[in-house]
Amino acid sequence: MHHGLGSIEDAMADLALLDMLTAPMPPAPKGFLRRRDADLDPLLLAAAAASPHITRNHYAHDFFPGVQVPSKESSYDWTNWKPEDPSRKEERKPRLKYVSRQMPRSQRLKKLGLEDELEKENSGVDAAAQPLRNVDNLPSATRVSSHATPSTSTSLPTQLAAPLEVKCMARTRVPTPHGPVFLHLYHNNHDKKEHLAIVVDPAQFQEDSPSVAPPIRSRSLDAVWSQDETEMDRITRGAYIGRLSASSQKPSSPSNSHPNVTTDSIPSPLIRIHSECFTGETIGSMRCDCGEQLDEAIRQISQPITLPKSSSSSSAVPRTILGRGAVIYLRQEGRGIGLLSKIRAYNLQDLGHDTVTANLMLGHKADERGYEIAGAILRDLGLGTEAGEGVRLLTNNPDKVQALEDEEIRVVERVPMVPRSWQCRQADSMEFEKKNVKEAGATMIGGGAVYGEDLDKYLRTKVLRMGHMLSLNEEAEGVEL
Ligand SMILES: Nc1nc2c(ncn2[C@@H]2O[C@H](COP(=O)(O)OP(=O)(O)OP(=O)(O)O)[C@@H](O)[C@H]2O)c(=O)[nH]1
Repeated sequence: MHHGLGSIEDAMADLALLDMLTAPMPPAPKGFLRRRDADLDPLLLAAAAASPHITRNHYAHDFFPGVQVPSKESSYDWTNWKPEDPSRKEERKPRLKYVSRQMPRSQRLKKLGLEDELEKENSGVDAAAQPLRNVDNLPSATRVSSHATPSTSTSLPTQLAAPLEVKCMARTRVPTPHGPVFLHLYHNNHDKKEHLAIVVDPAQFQEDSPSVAPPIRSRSLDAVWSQDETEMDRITRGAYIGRLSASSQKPSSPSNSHPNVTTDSIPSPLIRIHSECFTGETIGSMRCDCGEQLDEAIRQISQPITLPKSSSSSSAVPRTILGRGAVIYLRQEGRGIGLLSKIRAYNLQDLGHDTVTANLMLGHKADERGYEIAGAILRDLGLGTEAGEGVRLLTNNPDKVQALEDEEIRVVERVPMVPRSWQCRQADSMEFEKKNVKEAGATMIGGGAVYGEDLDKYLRTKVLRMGHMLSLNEEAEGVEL
Protein backbone atom coordinates (compact mmCIF):
# COMPACT_ATOMS: atom_id res chain seq x y z
CA MET A 1 0.00 0.00 0.00
CA HIS A 2 1.30 3.44 -0.90
CA HIS A 3 0.80 6.64 1.03
CA GLY A 4 1.19 10.28 0.22
CA LEU A 5 1.65 11.70 -3.26
CA GLY A 6 2.77 9.14 -5.76
CA SER A 7 2.57 8.43 -9.42
CA ILE A 8 -0.69 7.78 -11.18
CA GLU A 9 0.45 4.15 -11.58
CA ASP A 10 0.72 3.86 -7.84
CA ALA A 11 -2.76 5.25 -7.35
CA MET A 12 -4.14 2.86 -9.96
CA ALA A 13 -2.39 -0.07 -8.28
CA ASP A 14 -3.87 0.95 -4.90
CA LEU A 15 -7.33 1.12 -6.38
CA ALA A 16 -6.95 -2.26 -8.07
CA LEU A 17 -5.86 -3.74 -4.75
CA LEU A 18 -8.75 -2.10 -2.93
CA ASP A 19 -11.11 -3.40 -5.57
CA MET A 20 -9.79 -6.89 -5.23
CA LEU A 21 -10.04 -6.87 -1.45
CA THR A 22 -13.55 -5.49 -1.33
CA ALA A 23 -15.06 -7.19 -4.34
CA PRO A 24 -18.11 -9.39 -3.63
CA MET A 25 -17.21 -13.00 -2.83
CA PRO A 26 -17.75 -15.45 -5.66
CA PRO A 27 -20.43 -18.05 -4.82
CA ALA A 28 -18.99 -20.65 -2.41
CA PRO A 29 -18.47 -24.09 -3.92
CA LYS A 30 -20.51 -26.94 -2.42
CA GLY A 31 -19.21 -28.03 0.95
CA PHE A 32 -17.06 -24.94 1.33
CA LEU A 33 -17.36 -23.21 4.69
CA ARG A 34 -17.43 -19.44 4.60
CA ARG A 35 -15.16 -17.49 6.90
CA ARG A 36 -17.06 -16.39 9.96
CA ASP A 37 -15.34 -13.06 10.47
CA ALA A 38 -16.68 -9.93 8.86
CA ASP A 39 -15.88 -8.97 5.29
CA LEU A 40 -13.33 -6.23 4.96
CA ASP A 41 -14.86 -2.84 5.47
CA PRO A 42 -13.85 -0.55 2.51
CA LEU A 43 -14.14 2.54 4.69
CA LEU A 44 -11.80 1.04 7.23
CA LEU A 45 -9.37 0.10 4.50
CA ALA A 46 -9.48 3.62 3.13
CA ALA A 47 -8.86 5.04 6.60
CA ALA A 48 -5.96 2.66 7.13
CA ALA A 49 -4.52 3.75 3.80
CA ALA A 50 -4.89 7.42 4.70
CA SER A 51 -3.03 7.47 8.02
CA PRO A 52 -0.35 5.30 9.49
CA HIS A 53 -1.74 6.02 13.00
CA ILE A 54 -5.10 4.46 12.57
CA THR A 55 -5.61 0.76 12.49
CA ARG A 56 -8.60 -1.45 12.76
CA ASN A 57 -7.94 -1.89 16.48
CA HIS A 58 -8.69 1.73 17.12
CA TYR A 59 -12.22 1.13 16.01
CA ALA A 60 -12.78 -2.14 17.76
CA HIS A 61 -11.58 -1.29 21.26
CA ASP A 62 -12.42 1.39 23.70
CA PHE A 63 -9.78 1.07 26.33
CA PHE A 64 -9.40 4.80 26.62
CA PRO A 65 -12.16 7.09 27.77
CA GLY A 66 -11.26 9.65 25.13
CA VAL A 67 -12.53 7.30 22.44
CA GLN A 68 -16.00 7.56 23.87
CA VAL A 69 -16.03 11.28 23.07
CA PRO A 70 -15.12 11.42 19.39
CA SER A 71 -15.57 15.17 19.28
CA LYS A 72 -12.76 15.65 21.74
CA GLU A 73 -9.53 16.79 20.22
CA SER A 74 -7.15 13.91 19.61
CA SER A 75 -9.68 11.56 21.08
CA TYR A 76 -8.37 8.70 19.02
CA ASP A 77 -4.82 9.20 20.15
CA TRP A 78 -4.31 7.14 23.32
CA THR A 79 -1.13 9.07 24.11
CA ASN A 80 -3.36 11.97 25.05
CA TRP A 81 -5.36 9.92 27.53
CA LYS A 82 -5.14 11.05 31.12
CA PRO A 83 -6.22 9.08 34.20
CA GLU A 84 -9.27 10.19 36.08
CA ASP A 85 -8.73 12.92 38.66
CA PRO A 86 -8.92 11.09 42.05
CA SER A 87 -10.46 14.12 43.75
CA ARG A 88 -13.53 13.70 41.52
CA LYS A 89 -14.36 10.34 43.07
CA GLU A 90 -16.40 12.03 45.78
CA GLU A 91 -18.79 13.34 43.19
CA ARG A 92 -19.64 9.84 42.03
CA LYS A 93 -23.11 8.52 42.65
CA PRO A 94 -23.23 6.29 45.70
CA ARG A 95 -23.54 2.58 44.89
CA LEU A 96 -26.98 1.12 45.29
CA LYS A 97 -27.35 -0.64 48.58
CA TYR A 98 -29.53 -3.69 49.27
CA VAL A 99 -31.91 -2.80 51.99
CA SER A 100 -33.78 -5.67 53.69
CA ARG A 101 -37.44 -5.04 54.27
CA GLN A 102 -37.52 -7.77 56.92
CA MET A 103 -36.80 -6.79 60.50
CA PRO A 104 -34.01 -8.69 62.28
CA ARG A 105 -34.88 -12.19 63.52
CA SER A 106 -34.46 -11.17 67.14
CA GLN A 107 -37.06 -8.42 66.72
CA ARG A 108 -39.43 -10.67 64.81
CA LEU A 109 -39.27 -13.34 67.55
CA LYS A 110 -39.92 -10.67 70.17
CA LYS A 111 -42.90 -9.40 68.22
CA LEU A 112 -44.29 -12.93 68.10
CA GLY A 113 -43.76 -13.32 71.85
CA LEU A 114 -41.09 -16.01 71.35
CA GLU A 115 -38.37 -14.56 73.57
CA ASP A 116 -37.70 -18.07 74.90
CA GLU A 117 -36.59 -19.21 71.48
CA LEU A 118 -34.25 -16.28 71.28
CA GLU A 119 -32.85 -17.00 74.71
CA LYS A 120 -32.25 -20.63 73.69
CA GLU A 121 -30.49 -19.61 70.48
CA ASN A 122 -28.26 -17.19 72.28
CA SER A 123 -27.39 -19.72 74.95
CA GLY A 124 -25.80 -21.99 72.37
CA VAL A 125 -27.90 -24.98 73.40
CA ASP A 126 -29.67 -26.09 70.29
CA ALA A 127 -32.40 -28.61 69.89
CA ALA A 128 -30.06 -31.29 68.62
CA ALA A 129 -28.18 -31.12 71.88
CA GLN A 130 -31.31 -32.09 73.73
CA PRO A 131 -32.62 -34.99 71.71
CA LEU A 132 -34.23 -36.64 74.66
CA ARG A 133 -36.46 -33.71 75.40
CA ASN A 134 -37.86 -33.61 71.90
CA VAL A 135 -38.81 -37.19 71.50
CA ASP A 136 -39.54 -38.89 74.71
CA ASN A 137 -40.63 -38.93 78.29
CA LEU A 138 -37.22 -38.41 79.82
CA PRO A 139 -36.46 -35.11 81.49
CA SER A 140 -34.50 -32.57 79.56
CA ALA A 141 -31.07 -31.28 80.33
CA THR A 142 -31.13 -27.94 82.06
CA ARG A 143 -28.67 -25.19 81.66
CA VAL A 144 -26.38 -24.26 84.47
CA SER A 145 -23.58 -21.96 85.32
CA SER A 146 -20.95 -21.42 82.71
CA HIS A 147 -18.30 -22.67 85.13
CA ALA A 148 -19.03 -26.28 84.46
CA THR A 149 -16.38 -27.75 82.22
CA PRO A 150 -17.23 -30.21 79.52
CA SER A 151 -15.87 -33.61 80.36
CA THR A 152 -14.40 -34.38 76.95
CA SER A 153 -13.61 -32.53 73.81
CA THR A 154 -16.50 -34.27 72.15
CA SER A 155 -18.92 -32.83 74.65
CA LEU A 156 -20.81 -29.73 73.73
CA PRO A 157 -19.23 -26.57 75.01
CA THR A 158 -22.60 -25.89 76.51
CA GLN A 159 -22.23 -26.16 80.23
CA LEU A 160 -24.75 -28.89 80.80
CA ALA A 161 -25.06 -29.78 84.40
CA ALA A 162 -27.94 -32.15 84.09
CA PRO A 163 -26.89 -35.68 84.82
CA LEU A 164 -25.93 -37.56 81.71
CA GLU A 165 -28.81 -39.50 80.24
CA VAL A 166 -28.69 -41.90 77.37
CA LYS A 167 -31.59 -43.30 75.48
CA CYS A 168 -31.67 -46.15 73.02
CA MET A 169 -33.65 -44.73 70.11
CA ALA A 170 -33.73 -47.88 67.99
CA ARG A 171 -32.46 -51.43 67.87
CA THR A 172 -32.31 -53.92 65.05
CA ARG A 173 -30.88 -57.32 64.19
CA VAL A 174 -27.83 -57.29 61.91
CA PRO A 175 -26.37 -60.54 60.59
CA THR A 176 -22.54 -60.46 60.56
CA PRO A 177 -19.88 -62.99 59.55
CA HIS A 178 -19.62 -63.85 63.26
CA GLY A 179 -23.33 -64.30 63.81
CA PRO A 180 -26.29 -62.02 64.43
CA VAL A 181 -25.93 -58.91 66.56
CA PHE A 182 -28.42 -56.34 67.80
CA LEU A 183 -27.37 -52.86 66.79
CA HIS A 184 -28.56 -50.21 69.27
CA LEU A 185 -28.46 -46.51 68.42
CA TYR A 186 -28.21 -44.12 71.37
CA HIS A 187 -28.89 -40.45 71.84
CA ASN A 188 -27.73 -38.56 74.90
CA ASN A 189 -28.08 -35.11 76.43
CA HIS A 190 -24.37 -34.22 76.49
CA ASP A 191 -23.28 -34.40 72.88
CA LYS A 192 -24.78 -34.53 69.43
CA LYS A 193 -23.29 -37.85 68.43
CA GLU A 194 -25.11 -41.10 67.74
CA HIS A 195 -23.19 -43.62 69.81
CA LEU A 196 -23.88 -47.29 69.23
CA ALA A 197 -23.98 -50.56 71.08
CA ILE A 198 -23.42 -53.77 69.15
CA VAL A 199 -24.98 -56.38 71.40
CA VAL A 200 -24.13 -60.04 70.87
CA ASP A 201 -26.76 -62.17 72.54
CA PRO A 202 -28.15 -64.76 70.13
CA ALA A 203 -29.82 -66.62 73.01
CA GLN A 204 -32.58 -64.01 72.68
CA PHE A 205 -33.67 -65.76 69.49
CA GLN A 206 -34.21 -69.04 71.36
CA GLU A 207 -37.48 -68.19 72.96
CA ASP A 208 -38.35 -71.81 73.77
CA SER A 209 -35.27 -72.71 75.80
CA PRO A 210 -34.97 -71.36 79.36
CA SER A 211 -32.55 -68.45 79.80
CA VAL A 212 -29.26 -69.36 81.42
CA ALA A 213 -28.00 -65.81 81.29
CA PRO A 214 -30.04 -62.61 81.54
CA PRO A 215 -30.78 -61.12 78.12
CA ILE A 216 -28.73 -58.02 77.34
CA ARG A 217 -31.45 -55.47 76.70
CA SER A 218 -31.75 -51.72 76.85
CA ARG A 219 -33.89 -50.39 79.69
CA SER A 220 -34.59 -47.13 77.91
CA LEU A 221 -35.65 -48.96 74.76
CA ASP A 222 -37.99 -51.30 76.60
CA ALA A 223 -39.49 -48.42 78.62
CA VAL A 224 -42.97 -47.15 77.72
CA TRP A 225 -42.32 -43.89 75.91
CA SER A 226 -45.84 -42.52 75.89
CA GLN A 227 -49.33 -43.60 76.75
CA ASP A 228 -50.49 -43.50 73.16
CA GLU A 229 -47.58 -45.55 71.86
CA THR A 230 -48.83 -48.40 69.71
CA GLU A 231 -47.42 -51.92 69.47
CA MET A 232 -46.26 -51.10 65.98
CA ASP A 233 -44.41 -48.05 67.31
CA ARG A 234 -42.58 -50.27 69.79
CA ILE A 235 -41.76 -52.91 67.24
CA THR A 236 -40.53 -50.35 64.75
CA ARG A 237 -38.07 -48.92 67.23
CA GLY A 238 -36.89 -52.42 68.12
CA ALA A 239 -38.66 -52.97 71.44
CA TYR A 240 -39.62 -56.53 70.66
CA ILE A 241 -38.61 -59.89 72.00
CA GLY A 242 -37.35 -62.92 70.13
CA ARG A 243 -36.86 -62.87 66.40
CA LEU A 244 -38.88 -60.34 64.46
CA SER A 245 -40.51 -61.68 61.31
CA ALA A 246 -43.72 -61.46 59.35
CA SER A 247 -45.16 -64.17 61.57
CA SER A 248 -43.56 -63.18 64.90
CA GLN A 249 -44.10 -59.73 66.36
CA LYS A 250 -43.94 -59.63 70.14
CA PRO A 251 -43.52 -56.17 71.58
CA SER A 252 -41.42 -56.12 74.74
CA SER A 253 -42.55 -54.68 78.01
CA PRO A 254 -40.38 -53.15 80.72
CA SER A 255 -41.06 -56.06 83.07
CA ASN A 256 -40.87 -59.18 80.90
CA SER A 257 -37.70 -58.25 79.08
CA HIS A 258 -35.49 -58.14 82.17
CA PRO A 259 -36.14 -61.38 84.05
CA ASN A 260 -34.29 -62.04 87.26
CA VAL A 261 -31.79 -64.63 86.17
CA THR A 262 -28.95 -65.43 88.52
CA THR A 263 -25.54 -64.84 86.99
CA ASP A 264 -23.22 -66.32 89.58
CA SER A 265 -22.61 -69.51 87.66
CA ILE A 266 -21.77 -67.95 84.31
CA PRO A 267 -18.77 -65.87 83.26
CA SER A 268 -19.41 -62.15 82.94
CA PRO A 269 -20.11 -60.93 79.41
CA LEU A 270 -17.21 -59.78 77.30
CA ILE A 271 -17.32 -56.05 76.56
CA ARG A 272 -15.31 -53.78 74.33
CA ILE A 273 -15.36 -49.99 74.40
CA HIS A 274 -14.32 -49.04 70.88
CA SER A 275 -13.68 -45.60 69.42
CA GLU A 276 -14.60 -44.72 65.87
CA CYS A 277 -11.87 -44.93 63.24
CA PHE A 278 -13.08 -44.13 59.72
CA THR A 279 -9.72 -44.88 58.16
CA GLY A 280 -9.18 -48.23 59.83
CA GLU A 281 -12.76 -49.48 59.75
CA THR A 282 -14.15 -48.12 56.49
CA ILE A 283 -11.31 -47.85 54.00
CA GLY A 284 -9.11 -50.57 55.48
CA SER A 285 -6.21 -48.35 56.51
CA MET A 286 -3.21 -50.32 57.64
CA ARG A 287 -1.83 -47.47 59.70
CA CYS A 288 -3.72 -48.76 62.73
CA ASP A 289 -5.42 -51.93 63.89
CA CYS A 290 -8.81 -50.38 64.66
CA GLY A 291 -10.74 -52.26 61.95
CA GLU A 292 -9.18 -55.52 62.93
CA GLN A 293 -9.88 -54.86 66.61
CA LEU A 294 -13.54 -54.18 65.94
CA ASP A 295 -13.81 -57.39 63.98
CA GLU A 296 -11.82 -59.34 66.54
CA ALA A 297 -13.99 -58.03 69.35
CA ILE A 298 -17.23 -59.12 67.66
CA ARG A 299 -15.63 -62.48 66.84
CA GLN A 300 -14.42 -63.12 70.37
CA ILE A 301 -17.67 -62.02 71.98
CA SER A 302 -19.58 -64.35 69.66
CA GLN A 303 -17.56 -67.42 70.69
CA PRO A 304 -19.44 -69.97 72.81
CA ILE A 305 -18.74 -69.62 76.53
CA THR A 306 -17.64 -72.66 78.49
CA LEU A 307 -19.31 -72.76 81.87
CA PRO A 308 -17.26 -73.67 84.92
CA LYS A 309 -17.90 -77.23 86.10
CA SER A 310 -20.30 -77.31 89.00
CA SER A 311 -20.12 -80.00 91.66
CA SER A 312 -23.77 -80.92 91.03
CA SER A 313 -23.16 -81.58 87.35
CA SER A 314 -22.56 -85.24 86.61
CA SER A 315 -21.73 -84.78 82.91
CA ALA A 316 -18.08 -85.02 81.91
CA VAL A 317 -18.68 -82.79 78.87
CA PRO A 318 -18.20 -79.12 79.68
CA ARG A 319 -21.38 -77.14 79.19
CA THR A 320 -21.30 -74.17 76.87
CA ILE A 321 -23.68 -71.33 76.29
CA LEU A 322 -23.91 -68.98 73.34
CA GLY A 323 -21.45 -66.10 73.33
CA ARG A 324 -22.72 -62.85 74.80
CA GLY A 325 -21.46 -59.34 75.35
CA ALA A 326 -21.31 -55.99 73.59
CA VAL A 327 -19.15 -53.52 71.74
CA ILE A 328 -19.89 -49.96 72.79
CA TYR A 329 -18.99 -47.97 69.71
CA LEU A 330 -18.20 -44.36 70.62
CA ARG A 331 -18.03 -41.62 68.00
CA GLN A 332 -14.71 -40.29 69.19
CA GLU A 333 -12.78 -40.36 65.93
CA GLY A 334 -9.02 -40.05 66.18
CA ARG A 335 -8.91 -40.52 69.95
CA GLY A 336 -11.32 -37.63 70.23
CA ILE A 337 -9.50 -35.10 68.02
CA GLY A 338 -11.77 -35.70 65.01
CA LEU A 339 -11.07 -36.93 61.50
CA LEU A 340 -9.72 -33.62 60.18
CA SER A 341 -7.01 -33.41 62.82
CA LYS A 342 -6.28 -37.11 62.53
CA ILE A 343 -5.62 -36.76 58.79
CA ARG A 344 -3.24 -33.88 59.51
CA ALA A 345 -1.61 -35.93 62.25
CA TYR A 346 -0.94 -38.68 59.71
CA ASN A 347 1.04 -36.23 57.59
CA LEU A 348 3.11 -35.29 60.62
CA GLN A 349 3.61 -39.00 61.25
CA ASP A 350 4.88 -39.40 57.70
CA LEU A 351 7.45 -36.74 58.54
CA GLY A 352 8.71 -39.03 61.29
CA HIS A 353 6.71 -38.08 64.37
CA ASP A 354 4.82 -40.72 66.31
CA THR A 355 1.07 -40.70 66.92
CA VAL A 356 1.40 -39.02 70.33
CA THR A 357 3.76 -36.24 69.22
CA ALA A 358 1.68 -35.59 66.11
CA ASN A 359 -1.39 -34.95 68.28
CA LEU A 360 0.59 -32.62 70.55
CA MET A 361 2.02 -30.70 67.58
CA LEU A 362 -1.52 -29.98 66.43
CA GLY A 363 -2.42 -28.56 69.83
CA HIS A 364 -4.34 -31.61 70.99
CA LYS A 365 -3.78 -33.95 73.85
CA ALA A 366 -2.44 -37.43 73.12
CA ASP A 367 -5.91 -38.74 73.92
CA GLU A 368 -9.02 -36.57 74.28
CA ARG A 369 -11.61 -39.24 74.83
CA GLY A 370 -14.12 -39.60 77.63
CA TYR A 371 -16.00 -42.72 78.72
CA GLU A 372 -18.98 -41.34 80.64
CA ILE A 373 -21.32 -42.13 77.78
CA ALA A 374 -19.94 -45.66 77.56
CA GLY A 375 -20.62 -46.08 81.27
CA ALA A 376 -24.19 -44.82 80.87
CA ILE A 377 -24.84 -47.15 77.92
CA LEU A 378 -23.50 -50.13 79.86
CA ARG A 379 -25.78 -49.26 82.76
CA ASP A 380 -28.72 -48.97 80.37
CA LEU A 381 -27.91 -52.47 79.12
CA GLY A 382 -27.73 -53.75 82.69
CA LEU A 383 -24.01 -54.50 82.40
CA GLY A 384 -21.40 -53.85 85.07
CA THR A 385 -23.89 -52.48 87.56
CA GLU A 386 -23.85 -53.33 91.25
CA ALA A 387 -27.09 -55.25 90.93
CA GLY A 388 -26.32 -56.82 87.56
CA GLU A 389 -23.38 -58.55 86.02
CA GLY A 390 -19.75 -57.44 86.08
CA VAL A 391 -17.98 -57.18 82.75
CA ARG A 392 -14.83 -58.63 81.25
CA LEU A 393 -13.21 -55.77 79.37
CA LEU A 394 -11.42 -56.43 76.10
CA THR A 395 -8.61 -53.87 75.93
CA ASN A 396 -4.94 -53.14 76.33
CA ASN A 397 -5.59 -49.56 77.31
CA PRO A 398 -5.21 -48.94 81.06
CA ASP A 399 -7.10 -45.63 80.74
CA LYS A 400 -10.24 -47.48 79.67
CA VAL A 401 -10.15 -49.78 82.67
CA GLN A 402 -9.67 -46.83 85.00
CA ALA A 403 -12.34 -44.75 83.28
CA LEU A 404 -14.95 -47.50 83.59
CA GLU A 405 -14.09 -48.03 87.22
CA ASP A 406 -14.53 -44.29 87.75
CA GLU A 407 -17.95 -44.76 86.18
CA GLU A 408 -18.65 -47.44 88.79
CA ILE A 409 -18.78 -50.15 86.17
CA ARG A 410 -17.70 -53.43 87.74
CA VAL A 411 -14.76 -54.68 85.63
CA VAL A 412 -14.06 -58.21 86.85
CA GLU A 413 -11.35 -58.99 84.32
CA ARG A 414 -9.27 -57.34 81.60
CA VAL A 415 -8.94 -59.47 78.48
CA PRO A 416 -5.95 -58.47 76.31
CA MET A 417 -6.25 -57.79 72.58
CA VAL A 418 -3.16 -59.13 70.87
CA PRO A 419 -2.90 -57.83 67.29
CA ARG A 420 -3.53 -60.64 64.82
CA SER A 421 -0.30 -59.93 62.98
CA TRP A 422 1.62 -60.41 66.21
CA GLN A 423 -0.21 -63.65 66.85
CA CYS A 424 0.87 -65.18 63.58
CA ARG A 425 4.25 -63.53 63.11
CA GLN A 426 5.93 -66.88 62.69
CA ALA A 427 3.57 -68.12 60.03
CA ASP A 428 4.87 -68.05 56.48
CA SER A 429 4.64 -64.39 55.56
CA MET A 430 3.51 -64.90 51.95
CA GLU A 431 0.92 -67.38 53.03
CA PHE A 432 -0.20 -65.01 55.76
CA GLU A 433 -0.53 -62.10 53.39
CA LYS A 434 -2.38 -64.11 50.81
CA LYS A 435 -4.78 -65.67 53.23
CA ASN A 436 -5.39 -62.87 55.66
CA VAL A 437 -4.85 -59.64 53.85
CA LYS A 438 -5.48 -59.94 50.16
CA GLU A 439 -8.31 -62.42 49.96
CA ALA A 440 -10.23 -61.64 53.08
CA GLY A 441 -9.94 -57.86 52.85
CA ALA A 442 -7.75 -56.64 55.65
CA THR A 443 -9.41 -54.98 58.62
CA MET A 444 -12.97 -55.27 57.40
CA ILE A 445 -15.48 -57.16 59.50
CA GLY A 446 -14.94 -60.83 58.87
CA GLY A 447 -11.62 -60.01 57.26
CA GLY A 448 -8.10 -60.91 58.22
CA ALA A 449 -5.21 -59.25 59.93
CA VAL A 450 -3.69 -55.88 59.22
CA TYR A 451 0.06 -55.50 59.33
CA GLY A 452 2.92 -53.45 57.97
CA GLU A 453 5.57 -50.92 58.87
CA ASP A 454 3.11 -48.12 59.75
CA LEU A 455 1.13 -50.42 62.02
CA ASP A 456 4.23 -51.70 63.82
CA LYS A 457 5.29 -48.16 64.58
CA TYR A 458 1.81 -47.26 65.81
CA LEU A 459 1.56 -50.28 68.07
CA ARG A 460 5.01 -49.75 69.55
CA THR A 461 4.11 -46.13 70.35
CA LYS A 462 0.95 -47.31 72.10
CA VAL A 463 3.01 -49.64 74.25
CA LEU A 464 5.99 -47.35 74.87
CA ARG A 465 4.29 -43.96 75.14
CA MET A 466 0.69 -44.68 76.07
CA GLY A 467 1.26 -47.51 78.51
CA HIS A 468 -0.73 -50.10 76.60
CA MET A 469 -0.57 -53.45 78.26
CA LEU A 470 0.92 -55.48 75.43
CA SER A 471 4.15 -57.35 75.57
CA LEU A 472 6.52 -56.31 72.81
CA ASN A 473 8.04 -59.78 73.12
CA GLU A 474 4.93 -61.16 71.55
CA GLU A 475 5.64 -59.00 68.56
CA ALA A 476 9.19 -60.29 68.31
CA GLU A 477 8.47 -63.91 68.98
CA GLY A 478 5.02 -64.33 67.57
CA VAL A 479 2.40 -66.64 68.92
CA GLU A 480 0.90 -69.36 66.82
CA LEU A 481 -2.82 -68.95 66.29
N1 LIG B 1 -5.05 -39.12 66.69
C1 LIG B 1 -4.89 -40.35 66.19
N2 LIG B 1 -5.86 -41.22 66.38
C2 LIG B 1 -5.69 -42.47 65.90
C3 LIG B 1 -4.56 -42.84 65.17
N3 LIG B 1 -4.72 -44.13 64.80
C4 LIG B 1 -5.89 -44.53 65.30
N4 LIG B 1 -6.49 -43.53 65.96
C5 LIG B 1 -7.73 -43.50 66.71
O1 LIG B 1 -7.50 -44.21 67.90
C6 LIG B 1 -8.72 -44.71 68.36
C7 LIG B 1 -8.50 -46.20 68.70
O2 LIG B 1 -9.24 -46.44 69.75
P1 LIG B 1 -9.64 -47.88 70.32
O3 LIG B 1 -9.87 -48.83 69.22
O4 LIG B 1 -10.79 -47.63 71.23
O5 LIG B 1 -8.43 -48.43 71.07
P2 LIG B 1 -7.31 -47.99 72.05
O6 LIG B 1 -7.56 -46.79 72.85
O7 LIG B 1 -6.11 -47.95 71.22
O8 LIG B 1 -7.24 -49.18 73.09
P3 LIG B 1 -7.50 -50.71 72.96
O9 LIG B 1 -8.78 -50.93 73.69
O10 LIG B 1 -6.38 -51.37 73.61
O11 LIG B 1 -7.60 -51.04 71.53
C8 LIG B 1 -9.74 -44.49 67.28
O12 LIG B 1 -10.55 -43.36 67.62
C9 LIG B 1 -8.90 -44.16 66.06
O13 LIG B 1 -9.55 -43.27 65.17
C10 LIG B 1 -3.55 -41.88 64.98
O14 LIG B 1 -2.52 -42.12 64.40
N5 LIG B 1 -3.76 -40.65 65.50
